[in-house]
Amino acid sequence: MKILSKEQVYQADKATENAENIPSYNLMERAGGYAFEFMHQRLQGQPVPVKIFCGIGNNGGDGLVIARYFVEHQYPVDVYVVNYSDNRSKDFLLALEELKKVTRKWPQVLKSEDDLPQINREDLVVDCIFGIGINRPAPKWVQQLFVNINQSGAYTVAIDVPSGMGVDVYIKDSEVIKPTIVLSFQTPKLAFFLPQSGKYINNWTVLDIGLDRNFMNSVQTQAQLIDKAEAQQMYKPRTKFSHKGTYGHALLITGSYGKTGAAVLSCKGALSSGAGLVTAYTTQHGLPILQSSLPEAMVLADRYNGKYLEEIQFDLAPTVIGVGPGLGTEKITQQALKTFLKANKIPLVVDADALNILSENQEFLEFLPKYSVLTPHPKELERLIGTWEDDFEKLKKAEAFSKKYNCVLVLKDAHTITVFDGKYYVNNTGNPGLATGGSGDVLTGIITGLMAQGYDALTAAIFGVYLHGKAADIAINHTAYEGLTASMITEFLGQAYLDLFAQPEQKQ
Ligand SMILES: NC(=O)C1=CN([C@@H]2O[C@H](COP(=O)(O)OP(=O)(O)OC[C@H]3O[C@@H](n4cnc5c(N)ncnc54)[C@H](OP(=O)(O)O)[C@@H]3O)[C@@H](O)[C@H]2O)[C@H](O)CC1
Ligand SMILES: [K+]
Repeated sequence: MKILSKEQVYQADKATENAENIPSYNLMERAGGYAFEFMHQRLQGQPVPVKIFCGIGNNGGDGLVIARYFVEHQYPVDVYVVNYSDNRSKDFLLALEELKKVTRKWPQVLKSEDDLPQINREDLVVDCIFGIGINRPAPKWVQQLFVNINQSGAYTVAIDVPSGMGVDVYIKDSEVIKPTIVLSFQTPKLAFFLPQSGKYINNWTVLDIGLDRNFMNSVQTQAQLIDKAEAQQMYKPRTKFSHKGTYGHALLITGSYGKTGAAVLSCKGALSSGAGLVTAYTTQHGLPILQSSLPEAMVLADRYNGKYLEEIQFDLAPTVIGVGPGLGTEKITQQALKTFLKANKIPLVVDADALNILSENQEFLEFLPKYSVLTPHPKELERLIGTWEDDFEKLKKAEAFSKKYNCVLVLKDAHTITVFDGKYYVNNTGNPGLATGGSGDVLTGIITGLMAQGYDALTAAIFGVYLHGKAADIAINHTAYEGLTASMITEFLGQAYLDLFAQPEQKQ
């Protein structure tokens, strides 16, 4: 699903107004109408006390349209205008006129902290204070209202965006409404998926308000959300007359004394993703461990008997190499990695300690083959690209890095974002159970295994991240987040593939 930027949403509005030859107010009517319908379907006329907080822009205007519908359907409703500015938008004023036609109970205008009403747990709060137009911290008294709403425990529906949240910029040191659900018009917003702002999002859904199809189909967005529909398109079905050679050979350079588990997990990831052959390249210590824990894998070891890899040299031609999990960052391994990288021409997936070594020796980055996949978690990313002011700057820096080194950058997080060629692919599977040791090693194995099967680097990264998260989501039907282990991700990976084409259960 496309994730439109703020500017693109405004462009979509204009395109719709032109294509349908309608005034902008009609779109506000539509948006407000759909939002009301969503709530009305669930409330079914129950006399829940509704409190609608409206700003003075178009988000506030949506709130006034919603208010009118609530009044017309005889819900007990209080409407407040949060007067953070006297610059009321044209469509806000039209919506106010329409509201006044159906009720004598005009909205109460709030101008300071003293005006803020009591909010009760039993209320339904509708947040229409700020939408995508917010560009600086709200005035302090308005932020106090956000706090009051959050502390009330009331079921809170944010219209389009939780108030206080910037959609394309991070608004620093500002309170944000933490709604029960966000009804986001036409497109989810990038901020929902970034850790600094995503922490305010419990649940969101997109309401299709019928923006112009031609515009929506042709608009090129920088970000897109990767869900089942997108993942299905990536899947390459197996053919009948295929054999293990058809699905490639994944080599995983991994492990050191005490961290052979990382080698096992990454190989398991590659095996369960469907790679034809999987070989581990590890230390002499690791060899018997790998052999006994993974009969499906082949194992090579370096010539030395050290705790860490001292040499990376092998006499085979794998399709793809995954390197990094459990390697350690010893000087001797750094040297071995440098020699290997200088000579290597085979596509790479680089993770964990291999990333740390690259961060310490940035000149090694020049040796990476084109379209290498790098899979840093936030700390590894920081070592690689330096610190950032906020999540949007992080994305910009990651984008510049990926362009400079022509690599696919997989930014692991609650919503992992794959960055390549100026585009952001935002993953929408996974759960907090994945925050456990070894889950990254499995991901490295999966992406390597997919590349072995002929998926290009970008697709392998996006699809691998999707499957990894989906396997964890399926596993969660059998255990709590706490009970999820990295091995379980590999065990449920087959089901993640099955789920791609599973039909939703028919209701009787
Ligand atoms: N296609 C759609 O999705 C549609 C969405 N609609 C709704 O419209 C809003 C966007 O409305 P907009 O009027 O552009 O913006 P807001 O309502 O979010 O904000 C209003 C103005 O507030 C000013 N502003 C911003 N930050 C602050 C602040 N901290 N303090 C005070 N004032 C602030 C800003 O104006 P300035 O000139 O002062 O910068 C904003 O313009 C969208 O979210 C949807 O809810 C349409 O109804 C239909 C189509
Ligand atoms: K809002």
